[in-house]
Amino acid sequence: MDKIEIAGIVNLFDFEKLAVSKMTNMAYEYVASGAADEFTVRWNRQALDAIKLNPTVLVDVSQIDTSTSLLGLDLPHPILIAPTAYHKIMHPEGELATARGAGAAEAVYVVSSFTTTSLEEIAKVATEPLWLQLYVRDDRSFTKDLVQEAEYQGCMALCVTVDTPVAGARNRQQRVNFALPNGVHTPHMHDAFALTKSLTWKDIEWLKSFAKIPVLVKGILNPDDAEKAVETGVSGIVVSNHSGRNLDTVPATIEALPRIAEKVNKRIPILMDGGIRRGTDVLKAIALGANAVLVGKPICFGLACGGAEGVTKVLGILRNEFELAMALTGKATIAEIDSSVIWK
Ligand SMILES: Cc1cc2nc3c(=O)[nH]c(=O)nc-3n(C[C@H](O)[C@H](O)[C@H](O)COP(=O)(O)O)c2cc1C
Ligand SMILES: O=C(O)C(=O)c1ccccc1
Repeated sequence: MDKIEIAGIVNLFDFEKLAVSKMTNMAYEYVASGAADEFTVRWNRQALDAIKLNPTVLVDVSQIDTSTSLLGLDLPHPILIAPTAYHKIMHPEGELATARGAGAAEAVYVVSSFTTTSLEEIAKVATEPLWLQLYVRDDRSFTKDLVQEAEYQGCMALCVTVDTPVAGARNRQQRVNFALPNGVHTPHMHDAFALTKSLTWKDIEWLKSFAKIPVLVKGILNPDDAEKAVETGVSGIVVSNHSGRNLDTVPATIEALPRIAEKVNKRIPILMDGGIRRGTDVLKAIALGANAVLVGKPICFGLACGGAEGVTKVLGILRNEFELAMALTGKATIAEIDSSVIWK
């Protein structure tokens, strides 16, 4: 039954439609919802849709090359799996299925601190690089231990999430009384409410002082913060509004991206997430200054619809659409994608 339904899926939006019937209402509401009135959730998509493309014709696109390098990694394509919590509420195989799906799709998987499977188990099945998304806790020694465990398990980078000193006003989660079902645990976090509210740039320096792997900060929207990130010596930033789950009415990430890219001026890599659903969205993000993008919700829905196979299919469709978008705009390599591809 699953297989037949998955086979009928042709784009990332289809996954959400199918996932509604596959997930518990509580899990669906957790994944699909944003904060407050969900303006930012909608703006992420609307802003991408509103950007028009400016194709160049009569370019040899017989060889499309989506490969890129990022923080010392050679990636066959610039699409990463964004960190999302609690995969066992979406599919019984949880993060193991996500890691297997990422492996088959040749994608970096950024594991959430709120993984419901241990890093050790995930690392055993992963065949592509894992990064760890880090939520810093009040207990800094707990955080240090987690970083060292991530390094021990072979994680290749840390994404420190900096846009969540508190979670947003998540009304839809409140309405369903969101809670983890019995038997689902977060082995590296224990308590969702022990996140620290006192995180500052000093803590980023502290993390950098002992981390043996690159440290990125995730959740930058303000160009001045991007400048501070560069000054602090982080290895990269993730332009993100947490998919509109924290502060509602912040701008779409694709709107914030060009100013941040201008400020950063290629000194460090820029990743971006928020509403990436089409190959043309990947192209637009790269054209406006991103080195790579991440996808969050579609991975959750793919996981819910078809486990590892669903995750692979989400990434495969997006990668294929990106190749089509490159060919149809006359860009054969990532390096050629610049703002000339945007209709002004
Ligand atoms: C269900 C869900 C759980 C998430 N959990 C985390 C998390 O644990 N840590 C984190 O840094 N970001 C988390 N995020 C944010 C994502 O990493 C990412 O920024 C966002 O989902 C990307 O936008 P998209 O879902 O529109 O692709 C979560 C997002 C969703 C949808
Ligand atoms: O749901 C989220 O977006 C998220 O980042 C989070 C925050 C606290 C606990 C688990 C996930």
